[in-house]
Amino acid sequence: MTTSEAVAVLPEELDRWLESQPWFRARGPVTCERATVLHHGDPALVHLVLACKGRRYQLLVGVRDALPERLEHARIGAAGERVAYEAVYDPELTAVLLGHFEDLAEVAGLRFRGAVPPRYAAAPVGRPFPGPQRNCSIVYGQRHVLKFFRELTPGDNPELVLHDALHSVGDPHIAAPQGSLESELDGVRTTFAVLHEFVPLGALGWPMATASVRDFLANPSDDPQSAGGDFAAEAHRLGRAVAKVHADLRETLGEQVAGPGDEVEFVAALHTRLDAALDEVPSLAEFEAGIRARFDAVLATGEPIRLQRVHGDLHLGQVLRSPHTWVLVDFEGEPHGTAAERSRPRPAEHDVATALRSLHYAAAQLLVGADDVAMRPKAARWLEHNRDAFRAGYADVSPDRTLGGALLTAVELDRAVLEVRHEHRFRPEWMVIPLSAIAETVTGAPAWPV
Ligand SMILES: Nc1ncnc2c1ncn2[C@@H]1O[C@H](COP(=O)(O)OP(=O)(O)O)[C@@H](O)[C@H]1O
Ligand SMILES: O=P(O)(O)O[C@H]1O[C@H](CO)[C@@H](O[C@H]2O[C@H](CO)[C@@H](O)[C@H](O)[C@H]2O)[C@H](O)[C@H]1O
Repeated sequence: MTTSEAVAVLPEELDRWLESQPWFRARGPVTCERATVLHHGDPALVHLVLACKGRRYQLLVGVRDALPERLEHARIGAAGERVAYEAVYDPELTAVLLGHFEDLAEVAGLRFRGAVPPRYAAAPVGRPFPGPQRNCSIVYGQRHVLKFFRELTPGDNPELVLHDALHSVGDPHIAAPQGSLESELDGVRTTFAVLHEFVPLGALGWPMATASVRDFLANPSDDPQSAGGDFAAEAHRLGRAVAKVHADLRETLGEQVAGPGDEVEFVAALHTRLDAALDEVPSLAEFEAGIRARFDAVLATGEPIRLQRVHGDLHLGQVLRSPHTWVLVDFEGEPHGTAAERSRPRPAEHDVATALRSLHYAAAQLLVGADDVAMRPKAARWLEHNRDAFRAGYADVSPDRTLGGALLTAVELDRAVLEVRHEHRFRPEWMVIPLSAIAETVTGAPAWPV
């Protein structure tokens, strides 16, 4: 198959198929910027770079003479006489991708880099990760996770940069990087995919924390420590893990103290994000003055802000508890930000704030729609207990870093404002969770649901 034949495999139905995909956020005519045949034959594998309204996406397309029943759900459309479908569902083609990493292949400027450890048994079968995700990850047995970024932005992806930096000093709280797929986009070296070691037997922080809340609410005791599923020891370990990752990021990628002008800019950015949220969510307006006052309080302290690379979107759905330790995944940074924003140094408080906000979500989510008011003070106690544990864990590793004060309050509010926008768009029934946290911070009074 030649490249021009590969472009011709673009099925007429592609536009309609793309519009039905939750990750495809552009609307308009789609053009194919690049088509690369990664494997010839039946099935064939074609890598596409698609452009739509200034955004770029990549897509792995399988092409077969006839689509077997087991791949019918992945059908994109007819490609001439053949059928095009999403290749990640086809183990024959995911094996081709892993093979390219093993061979360190380079195909028409697509470079498969890294060091995949030698196989000691039969090749692991690659299947798409089943859970909800923004990108597209292929899991190879219990050995590798290959994550293709759906949307492409020119440059090295923070996921690659931060993993490499942390791995270089042996940080134990990441999945070891094993490779990456890179190529040029707009003349700039760009990360298309990352390959990591699979973390076996990992449990996500979110179901662990929410199970603990459920356990405590069902328990007659008012003491979160006496409930069977107390999460505080894990929250403490998680705090330690985050502090270690931060310390390693400072060691490898540095830290800078923001100058007075930078601080003004930092606070101005918080206000700008609030402006955007107010335009979208009118119910935020009653808290506007209180939020802005908390933002401005950062400048009033006169204390310098220390900036470093951080995870950027650290919540309980981004941390895996392996049998050994907590592992942080998905270092792409804040999902709503531009490429430049996602790579920008931030205060370490940013990750602390998002993790603390996530504990609030865990405590509050069972109260949404529940009439039992007796649960509210209990959920609040669980939250306080676990927030304290997280912060104590962080302070154990980084005793010189005081967590708290005006900066932490401001970034927690900033995250809650972002969450309000996110819930307004995707889960309106949960908007009350970040709104209650904002209300409590600006009024000082306990707010519903916690
Ligand atoms: N190295 C890994 N080992 C095991 N599971 C992983 C690994 N990396 C990610 N996962 C799982 O895959 C899910 C999605 O990964 P993530 O990097 O957050 O993808 P996305 O950017 O698409 O959201 C995670 O929530 C986690 O459950
Ligand atoms: O995981 P993503 O990078 O896609 O992040 C987005 O979606 C998250 C999940 O909806 C969202 O996180 C919010 O909900 C979580 C519970 O589902 C909670 O633990 C987080 O604290 C809360 O922010 C995240 O905000 C959004 O950017």
